[in-house]
Amino acid sequence: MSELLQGREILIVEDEHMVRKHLVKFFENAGASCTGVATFEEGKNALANLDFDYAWVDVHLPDGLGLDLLEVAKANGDIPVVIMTAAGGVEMAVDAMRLGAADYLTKPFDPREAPLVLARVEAGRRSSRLQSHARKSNNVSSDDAGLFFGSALEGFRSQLDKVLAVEGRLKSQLPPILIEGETGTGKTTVARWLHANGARANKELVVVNCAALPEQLAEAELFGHEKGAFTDAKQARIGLFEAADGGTLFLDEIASLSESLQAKVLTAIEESRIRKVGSTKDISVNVRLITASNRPLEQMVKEGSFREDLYHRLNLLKFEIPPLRERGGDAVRLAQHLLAQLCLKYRMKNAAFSPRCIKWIERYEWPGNVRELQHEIERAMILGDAEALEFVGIGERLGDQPSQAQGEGPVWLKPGWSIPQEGFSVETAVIEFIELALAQTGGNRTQAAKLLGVNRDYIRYRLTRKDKGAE
Ligand SMILES: Nc1ncnc2c1ncn2[C@@H]1O[C@H](COP(=O)(O)OP(=O)(O)OP(=O)(O)O)[C@@H](O)[C@H]1O
Repeated sequence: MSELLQGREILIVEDEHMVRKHLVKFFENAGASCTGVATFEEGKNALANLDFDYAWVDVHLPDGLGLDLLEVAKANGDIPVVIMTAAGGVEMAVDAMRLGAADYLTKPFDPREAPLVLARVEAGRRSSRLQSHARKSNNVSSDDAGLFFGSALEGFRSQLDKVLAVEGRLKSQLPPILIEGETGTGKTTVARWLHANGARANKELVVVNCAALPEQLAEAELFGHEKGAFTDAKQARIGLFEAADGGTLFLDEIASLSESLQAKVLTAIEESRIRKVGSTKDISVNVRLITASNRPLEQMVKEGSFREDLYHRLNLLKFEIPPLRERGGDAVRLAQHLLAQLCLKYRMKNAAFSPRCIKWIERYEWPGNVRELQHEIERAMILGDAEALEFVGIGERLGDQPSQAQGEGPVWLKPGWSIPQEGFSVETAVIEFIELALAQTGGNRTQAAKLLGVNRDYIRYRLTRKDKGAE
């Protein structure tokens, strides 16, 4: 807890001499630097001209209301303010929180309560930072119970189990983990699984796609910044390392970070310390780091595009997820697993792959790996015939396209066609119409029926008659 106070700059605005003195002494003994002032004006000047991590402000000051300093603190780097109210001043405390105070304490209080209050303030700041990160990156949390290992990932699973067993004993300062694999092989899913099954499961997991961080803002996003550190830094902000303190930080596409940021990440791993942009102080953080790359980092080190020292640090616990095309029969089993999950999502009961679709799953190379497979299933479930799911596009790529998707429509639809002398079967035309509509709707019978102005049962009936050779 005292780590929270170590090296922090704290302003105390309190007119009662003894209270101020006690607080200053307590904070300084805990390693913080304190500025104690007695009036509203002094408090206002200090907030406007000096940098503080926190301010402790008494409500009633001889020359003004301490609550009015909340606005000043907000305008000068959004410094968290803890309001000190007199006994019974609950209404005042409620007002203070409404006006943006980070927390409050009722006097008299034991200064040993102060670190607890600061821990609450920090937790609040972290959680609002995480909320804004999640909003910005549109983080969708995946179902951790949904990870399918299968026989191809059996060895991988037992390695992960060993890591988790060691973690259980270590508790803090967990070694970083590197996960490599082509895009869509499940690196993020594995990172989530590791977090959910590890010692920090009840703490935050912060997922960051480094490739999506704008280069000029990446450092501030990861490590935070002080007020005025750059043109748009109107307020100080904590970074994602700090937001993940006590929990897990997953840096996806780590190779997208610039060399200087790679160096900063290395320092964060080795020394468990970070420094905000524009700050002169280090902050200690305790983060379980998981990194991922879809290009082999060893290769990138050889090419000179990834720092060797960071690679060696990450290489200690490296896991490689094989592409889907190398997982043999697991591709079909994984497809069944994903289908079962999607059925729950879409509340569907009888969805199943058609026999030839199963063959396509086995034959296709899946360059987009599990993500591509998942998308194909989802698309077929929404657009196709759920009871006989088919991946129309993939079938075409494999040269095994459904007959109705091949042609450009029945011959009698071509310009210049006229009814031949030997006659023309309306029954055949109906079937060809149905096939055309099915081709247009990717095999979706409901949509095809809508296009043709008939009901789904009519289509089913006609196709069954055709299969029985009735036409
Ligand atoms: N083994 C698996 N079991 C169940 N679902 C999986 C598995 N692997 C991947 N998925 C699913 O596939 C999709 C892609 O996985 P994920 O995002 O983890 O891949 P990634 O390797 O991190 O991709 P990228 O390199 O693009 O970041 C996710 O929706 C995930 O739920």
